[in-house]
Amino acid sequence: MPLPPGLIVSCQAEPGSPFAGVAFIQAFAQAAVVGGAGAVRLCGVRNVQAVRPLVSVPIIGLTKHQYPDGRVLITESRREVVDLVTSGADVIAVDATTRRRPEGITGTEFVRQLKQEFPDLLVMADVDTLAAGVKAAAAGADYVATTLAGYTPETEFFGNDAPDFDLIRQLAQAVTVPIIAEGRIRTPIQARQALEAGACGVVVGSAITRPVDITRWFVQALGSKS
Ligand SMILES: CC(=O)N[C@H](C=O)[C@@H](O)[C@H](O)[C@H](O)COP(=O)(O)O
Repeated sequence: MPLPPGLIVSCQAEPGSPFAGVAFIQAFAQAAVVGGAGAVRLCGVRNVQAVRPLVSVPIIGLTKHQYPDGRVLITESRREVVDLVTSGADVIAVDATTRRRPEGITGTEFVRQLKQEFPDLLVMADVDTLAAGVKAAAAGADYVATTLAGYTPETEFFGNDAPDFDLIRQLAQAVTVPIIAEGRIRTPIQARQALEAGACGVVVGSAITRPVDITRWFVQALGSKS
């Protein structure tokens, strides 16, 4: 099931969050659909399995691990891809940066291998830079998402809380596959601006499904200590 244009809600909870439980992820996903989201993005096989019977919209599935430097690695292995698909994910999100994964290949190469082995699999390439996005599209990615802009050694910026509109714009001009804007989109106006910059879909996560983060934003804005 391909992704429709428009809003995609990422329903994820970090370990230790009061919302880190399958029942909460199910509720967030159902709420997203009731609210009109066209797809949901879920982390972990258990969550995909639990949400699949409850929603008819496409599910983007992923897993999360850490690189040795502590940064996030989205969907590490072929085995995980197969498990996510078997659990009911329609699209698989993978780290498609040019970093070498623990097993030695780059994210670009991982995309290429997946598309060679599973030509019908819909792959969302989570990238950090224009170069990575162009390579991912050439490797066969079905969607290119700006998910990792700001979260890799090349792009890490401290204190910048804005979406990377420049990257959205550049990718939309450089590749023909749909661009998904993702990362730090906090308001409906920013979501609209992402579409105007050339995105076909917009993933919103924390602003909808991470109450702890949302609370912190308000606390910080008020100048109080959290
Ligand atoms: C960098 C990384 O690990 N991103 C993850 C990818 O699945 C999620 O933690 C984000 O919530 C998601 O990308 C949506 O972004 P935001 O929560 O900013 O709307």
